[in-house]
Amino acid sequence: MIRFEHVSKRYPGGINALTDINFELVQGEMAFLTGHSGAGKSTLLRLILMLEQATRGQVLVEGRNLSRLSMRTAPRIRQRIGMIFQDHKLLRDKTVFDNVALPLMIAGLRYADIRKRVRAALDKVGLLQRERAWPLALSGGEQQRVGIARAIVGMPPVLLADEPTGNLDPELSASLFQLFRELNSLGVTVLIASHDLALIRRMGQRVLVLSGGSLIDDIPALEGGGAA
Ligand SMILES: Nc1ncnc2c1ncn2[C@@H]1O[C@H](COP(=O)(O)OP(=O)(O)OP(=O)(O)O)[C@@H](O)[C@H]1O
Repeated sequence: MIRFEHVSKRYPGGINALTDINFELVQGEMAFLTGHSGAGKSTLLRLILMLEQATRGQVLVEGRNLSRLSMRTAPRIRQRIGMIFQDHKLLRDKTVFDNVALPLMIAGLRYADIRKRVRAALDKVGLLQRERAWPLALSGGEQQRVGIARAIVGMPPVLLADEPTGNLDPELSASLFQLFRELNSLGVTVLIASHDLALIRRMGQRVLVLSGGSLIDDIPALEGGGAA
């Protein structure tokens, strides 16, 4: 589903953000990506989204070799990937419903379909009652869940998250991770960058560990999953 083969990324200016990364995430797998600040987590996710291109090696998503695709193909690749950011990037002048509906509106779906899908996504994150609310009227955890609803509304087979629990308290973080696990159990391939080591350990999932741009460990999931 996602495969890195000898991938290196050097930014202009000479910074080697990633060096010879190799791993594969099969369809329906869930994993965490961890490492200290600057280890290369965001860069790795950005390569999958075609927001950056590998300097060396190959990134494959659903069997497609991204280095062989032109950047014009990027929007089509991104339609297959839900992305959750730490700061959730909600539009303040749009309601919760409209924020979640945005990717479907861009994709040109009919309003009746949009309505059905947006309500299903909001239901999944427990926010159906808040569809008419404005983002600023929501708590940080609720805003983050709106961001997740927006990422899953197009039913992408892959979900990526970059420090999704950055500003949340431990309880909310745990419930968010639980939600990722639920989505994963529905068949979605999930990769979450996080440095919340305590929580990651409790989840009992596979953990990829980056240090200074190298993949220094690949810890397999515990049998039967963790507690969380
Ligand atoms: N656009 C860029 N141009 C130049 N260097 C960059 C760029 N983006 C990231 N870097 C550098 O690449 C390295 C890896 O950064 P990256 O953001 O991928 O790490 P990270 O593990 O996500 O860090 P954090 O946890 O702080 O977000 C760092 O040294 C960073 O300064």
